[in-house]
Amino acid sequence: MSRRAPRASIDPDASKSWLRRALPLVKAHRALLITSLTLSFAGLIVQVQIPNLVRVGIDDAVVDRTGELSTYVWWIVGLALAQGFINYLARLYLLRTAYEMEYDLRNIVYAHLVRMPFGFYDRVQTGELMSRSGSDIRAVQMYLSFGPSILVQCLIAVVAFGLMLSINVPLAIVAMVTMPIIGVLGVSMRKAIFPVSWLIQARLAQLATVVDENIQGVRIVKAFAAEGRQLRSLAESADRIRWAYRQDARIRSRWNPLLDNLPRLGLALVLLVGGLMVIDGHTTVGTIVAFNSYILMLQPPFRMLGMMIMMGQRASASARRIYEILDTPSDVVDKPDPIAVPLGGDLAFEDVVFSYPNGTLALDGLNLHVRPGETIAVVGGTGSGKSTLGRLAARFYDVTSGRVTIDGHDVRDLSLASLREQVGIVPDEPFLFSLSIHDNIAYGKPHASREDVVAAAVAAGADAFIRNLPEGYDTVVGERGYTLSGGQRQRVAIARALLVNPPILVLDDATSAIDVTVEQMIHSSLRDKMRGRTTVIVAHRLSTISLAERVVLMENGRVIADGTHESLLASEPRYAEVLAAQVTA
Ligand SMILES: Nc1ncnc2c1ncn2[C@@H]1O[C@H](COP(=O)(O)OP(=O)(O)OP(=O)(O)O)[C@@H](O)[C@H]1O
Repeated sequence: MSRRAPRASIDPDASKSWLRRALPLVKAHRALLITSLTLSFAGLIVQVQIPNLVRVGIDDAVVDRTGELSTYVWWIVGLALAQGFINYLARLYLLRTAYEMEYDLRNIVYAHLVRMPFGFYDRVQTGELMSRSGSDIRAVQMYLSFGPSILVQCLIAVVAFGLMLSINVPLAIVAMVTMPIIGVLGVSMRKAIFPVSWLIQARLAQLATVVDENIQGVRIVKAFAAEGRQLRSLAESADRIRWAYRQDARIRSRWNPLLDNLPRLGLALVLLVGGLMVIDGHTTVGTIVAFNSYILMLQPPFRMLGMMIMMGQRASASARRIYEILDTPSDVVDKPDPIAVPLGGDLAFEDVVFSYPNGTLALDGLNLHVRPGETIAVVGGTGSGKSTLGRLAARFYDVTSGRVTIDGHDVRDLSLASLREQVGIVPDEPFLFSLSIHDNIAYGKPHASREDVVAAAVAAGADAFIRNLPEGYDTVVGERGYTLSGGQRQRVAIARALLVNPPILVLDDATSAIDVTVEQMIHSSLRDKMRGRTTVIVAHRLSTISLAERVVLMENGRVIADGTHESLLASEPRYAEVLAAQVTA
């Protein structure tokens, strides 16, 4: 099935109620929803006819012997079949509506998430995001699609009541007397349960976080032999859930017997009043049987009223959390008429001051000019701002003041897509997807041919090890590429950046896990493959630094010295200090 774009969006007006903001979503699927509601109403209309037919059947064919019993039986069988078929269709359409809405909502949230800048991801926790895009979306979808269906079922109570009134007014009132009580009790039970079920959800989410961390960090847990400690924290989380579940069970076992037995009270009342009326000749036996069926048929909708209120409360809380994401604007966006031109690779930082969203000052008056085709090494103590420099070149963040330019264009004037295509960044801990090596390398250029992928791998020094893998380029790497070594992952990441062939390449300690000879091979093939590429290498190793034509020394978010390795070594004592402190051979 082909992928479709979401049909609706959430109303951006934050002053509206959550339900009104979600209305476009419901409207976009109204045809499906109305079809399902109409079908379910039709099914219920057929359903309410059955007890009436039973009544007439008993009175005519069994008591008075004036009618043919089999005729009524066949009619009832026919109606039951028809109702079954209509209900099947109604359910089908209702579920389709639900999933279509969920699809749209998921896409809306996801589309917003991918547009969010890096600063947003620095702030939020991934576990929280996962929960929002999972259970919250589902809670909203459930209410929007199943809510109207429950309302229709309640509406049928009115129809059934009308039908009962047309048969026997006093008995209809007796039969309905317990229904409002069921409704009120159902609502009260849900109100009592709601805080507990909310607690259960929250504690399940906490448990999921503990489990997730244990699995993600399993290598560290094992390395520190901390399994026992982790198991204890898991048991504590599980214990808190057990407590909440026990409260839930206590409330349910208190309310459910009451709710289950009330209809029986209704049956007894109908038998008493109806029985007396039959004896007095005011009604028929068939009427008692029919009214019994009505009582049993009508109690689920009344019980569901409580469920609907609870679903509404949950959906409202979930919607608020989803809107919180959707209402967070992305500050790193394209200008109205962004420039998208091929870039030459002249990269300049002019008086750049930059603080991360949490307030950490990372660059403090950075001035640096990298000429097209030049290869520079950026060296400096930890936290001196080396990685930040690359992030600003690709506009992962916007500068606080000053400007970053490429070929004289402020990066904020360039289109983000074209900028990111032309500034390739390879981080030191690359992320690989659980796809084949081919697809990982071709991530930035999905339609690249195998030859191009292989050429990029060769340039990144990755071809030989890839060919030795069981299925070569088609080998699927495990989650995050953990089936590969650190150096192999780095080489795949370099190949991924090279395939896009960006005029500016930032290698952020990207060869730290690759051995020196392979690293030299990679750099010489990089030099051969594309002359004129501007390359910024954040380096900690002398071998890496020596590959650059020029070395830039950073301290406290500024360039404090600039020159060749030899000249800096001779003239800048702080360079020698940094090298001595952190640089390895
Ligand atoms: N995402 C972030 N959010 C907040 N502060 C950050 C973030 N990333 C880096 N910083 C801070 O910004 C400063 C510069 O960090 P940066 O990563 O650029 O340093 P670096 O020179 O690359 O360090 P290292 O050599 O240790 O990787 C540091 O003080 C760091 O703590």
